[in-house]
Amino acid sequence: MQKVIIITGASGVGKTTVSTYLKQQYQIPAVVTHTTRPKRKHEVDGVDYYFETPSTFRQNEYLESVTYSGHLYGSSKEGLTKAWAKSDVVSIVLDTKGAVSYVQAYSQQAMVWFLTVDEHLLMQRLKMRGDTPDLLAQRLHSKEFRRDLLVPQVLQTCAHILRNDSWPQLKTEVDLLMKSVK
Ligand SMILES: Nc1nc2c(ncn2[C@@H]2O[C@H](COP(=O)(O)OP(=O)(O)O)[C@@H](O)[C@H]2O)c(=O)[nH]1
Ligand SMILES: Nc1ncnc2c1ncn2[C@@H]1O[C@H](COP(=O)(O)OP(=O)(O)O)[C@@H](O)[C@H]1O
Repeated sequence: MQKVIIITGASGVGKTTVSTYLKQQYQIPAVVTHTTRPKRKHEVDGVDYYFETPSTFRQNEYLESVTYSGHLYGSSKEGLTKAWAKSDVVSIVLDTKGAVSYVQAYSQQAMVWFLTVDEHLLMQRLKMRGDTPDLLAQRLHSKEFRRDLLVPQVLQTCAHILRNDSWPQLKTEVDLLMKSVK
């Protein structure tokens, strides 16, 4: 059966790190989603995201889309189909609102991994990642960031909670979960 691992949680908890690890270690492709937020230095259009303007963003059809910290994000059915064409197991990185929509749409095929990290470490990592101070402040003050620090009620029974206080700890948990996936 085709499956999708939904990686969710607040900004900076390590969602992209896990998605990259799944690709490198388990050949699990990530669904590429769309956003209007500015590209970070190391990011590549079409790989990390499809970077859009507000007007090009509106031209696509989305399974679900959200506003997060003032920018638009959306995942298309086409993106998921493209990833499933490469592998029966794929991953997608979503905010918790998108994770809820995805679970509702793909209940039998979806697995939810909710990442969490000590808040002090989280602040350090966000500062180190190199977002501009303005962008970082906007992110930290957004209601979406605060919301995504906690597992949404409807995901509490199905989400696997993964702590990312250290990489060895998280890697162990991911490797264990992968035994039940493949
Ligand atoms: N619902 C939804 N959330 C998305 C989508 N693409 C990315 N996100 C989420 O949007 C939030 C902001 O992403 P980003 O700007 O890359 O910041 P980061 O989480 O700090 O790396 C994160 O929670 C992402 O998981 C999408 O297509 N739909
Ligand atoms: N276990 C860890 N130890 C140290 N740094 C980490 C760890 N996990 C992630 N990071 C770093 O923290 C930052 C945020 O991680 P990232 O995967 O981009 O989070 P997200 O995608 O959830 O916003 C990145 O610079 C990443 O390299």
